[in-house]
Amino acid sequence: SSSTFYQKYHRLEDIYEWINRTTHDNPSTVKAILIGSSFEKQPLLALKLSMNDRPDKKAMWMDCGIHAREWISPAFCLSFVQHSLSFYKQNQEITHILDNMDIYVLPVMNPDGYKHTWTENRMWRKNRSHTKNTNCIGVDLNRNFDANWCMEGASRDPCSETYCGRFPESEPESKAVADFLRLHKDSIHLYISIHSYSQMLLFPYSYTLEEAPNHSDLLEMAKGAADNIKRYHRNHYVYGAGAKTIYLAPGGSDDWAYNLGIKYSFTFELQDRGRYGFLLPPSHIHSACSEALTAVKTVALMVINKA
Ligand SMILES: NCCCCC[C@@H](C[SeH])C(=O)O
Ligand SMILES: [Zn+2]
Ligand SMILES: [Zn+2]
Repeated sequence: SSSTFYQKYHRLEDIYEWINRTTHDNPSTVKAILIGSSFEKQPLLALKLSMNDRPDKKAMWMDCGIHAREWISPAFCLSFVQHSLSFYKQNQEITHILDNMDIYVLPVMNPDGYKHTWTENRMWRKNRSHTKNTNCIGVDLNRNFDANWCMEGASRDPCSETYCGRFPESEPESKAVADFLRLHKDSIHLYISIHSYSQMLLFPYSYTLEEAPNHSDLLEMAKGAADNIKRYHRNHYVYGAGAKTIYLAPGGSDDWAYNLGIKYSFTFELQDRGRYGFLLPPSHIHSACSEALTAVKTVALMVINKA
């Protein structure tokens, strides 16, 4: 849209206002779904984009803001929704995707942590839950899913940035997402989790160096996305299975979604490669979101053509 709204980062209240405005302005195509609430009782609101009521349509899920300090992630979810709504029937690829797939977008999966980065600590990563008999706060939601939970690459120390929690899905935020994906696992064929930074397109597994059964499919899709980012944006994204490409990371949402049966599952690490890191300036939002959009469209089109 012409407004500068999508070239800025927004505080939590403004994102909730945007969710209300977007659903209100698009009553027949956008629905807000309350999938749960955070530790501090903030609503976990996912948007459902559905352009037609074609029966047995596939769906994709995209979550942003699982890690609080990765501000470019929620910024991308907002710009992705805006772009999809305004280019439906204008852009052939967006139209093809939305004609064939419903899209669930969770703009801020960790609202308590996101709010904390605006008010107290810009570099906060985890959620804000309290663990008894420790004064350290927060669980790494991307180590809290039931996928090789709390093995190598996570920590049982509540003060660690990769604290796995007391048990799998101990956190209301990861439980809410897992419940929703379990409920819709037969229709959701593509899972994407948006993070920053390091410009990587990652896929299962991250909890083991073993190759996923459809590794060649996932590699082809990630390569296609990285090639398109290079071709259209002249920027370089690394791609590959998580464990080998970034680090061992158990309890991740993408690995869990994959094992649930969502065979096309990705984690995208957006800009940059470390110059600004989590503090990516607002002037970089447009290019970071354009590159991420290219990657999402590439893999979504491939899923539609495969199944
Ligand atoms: N599911 C693990 C995917 C690879 C690691 C992703 C990064 C994003 Se900040 C992490 O959770 O440490
Ligand atoms: Zn992250
Ligand atoms: Zn990251």
